[in-house]
Amino acid sequence: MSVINVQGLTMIYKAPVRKEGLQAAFTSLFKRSYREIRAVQGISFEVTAGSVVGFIGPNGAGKTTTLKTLSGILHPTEGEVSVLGYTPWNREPAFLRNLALIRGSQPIGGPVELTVLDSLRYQQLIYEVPDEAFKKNLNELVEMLHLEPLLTRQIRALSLGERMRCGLALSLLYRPRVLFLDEPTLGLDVTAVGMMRRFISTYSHQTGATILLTSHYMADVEALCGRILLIDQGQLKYDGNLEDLSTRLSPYKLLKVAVSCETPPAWEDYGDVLEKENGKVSLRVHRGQIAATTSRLLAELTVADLSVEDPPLESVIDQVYREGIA
Ligand SMILES: Nc1ncnc2c1ncn2[C@@H]1O[C@H](COP(=O)(O)OP(=O)(O)OP(=O)(O)O)[C@@H](O)[C@H]1O
Repeated sequence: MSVINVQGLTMIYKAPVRKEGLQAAFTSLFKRSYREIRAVQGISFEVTAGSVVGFIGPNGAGKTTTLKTLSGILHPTEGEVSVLGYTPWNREPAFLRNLALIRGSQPIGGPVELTVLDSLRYQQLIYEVPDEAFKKNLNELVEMLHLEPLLTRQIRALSLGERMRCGLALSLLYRPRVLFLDEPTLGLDVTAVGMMRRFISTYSHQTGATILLTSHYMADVEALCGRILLIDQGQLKYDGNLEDLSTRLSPYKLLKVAVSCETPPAWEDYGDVLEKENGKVSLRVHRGQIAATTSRLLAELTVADLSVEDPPLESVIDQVYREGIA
């Protein structure tokens, strides 16, 4: 069953423009000119209940605009959107109670003077979470996000990583069924990134929430998302899994071999040599030739070590962002 249904979504911003200088500033008070920015151009997709989908694309591609529209913050120029059966920009209470948009760049809104626990209690009131559910959800979130030492701290005194953990707890306290995560690991250190990934994965398994996630870190997407939507210049360029995209764009694999023979073999006979050092070599071999090349290497040389690797995902995605998808 699809929980998110987007058909022909288009968002055109009107941004004011003016020439430089004082006179232009004065004139613009009376007569403004605008320029259109086509942030999202007729995209369509569906997301089924319980799935974790990566929404990726280069800077300015239209990801945040789409997430804001799906959350009901923006009213689109054109298109139909249904999330949990609701039209987001009508902002019905039953819809808002089942949805959370969490942005890594701004994980917590609201008063920063409150302590974390007071903010959570405030959230309980706003979202009308019954006492029993509040206690249960709070205990789970405190444990999963290691919040115990932070509960009595003021929001304003938290570090970025701590804010992100508390922002998640605030948004998940009311158990939303749909989560939009916009760069959830932005600016976090390696340990915090690992914890965040584990948390998102556990949360989606435990609650069956539907998650749409943007991230510039391919490791996030690779670890969490079975499917990706790739958007570029406001248009949907790919909908499928990362592995297929990688196979389609990079028909080669890396064969890393170490040998223990005296005379160096003619590596060029086995594949394109990318690196060669102390009897170890990296060969670029067409995917279709991997099995045959591996058999030949093992039969003809004294192989000490051998591994087959996919090209790094970052380089595949970088290629898509620079050259597009044919
Ligand atoms: N409020 C706004 N007014 C005018 N233009 C905007 C506004 N918000 C975004 N844009 C423009 O719309 C386009 C898409 O922006 P958006 O923030 O959706 O991209 P993004 O994919 O989230 O980028 P990033 O990865 O850099 O966060 C960009 O060209 C941006 O400059």
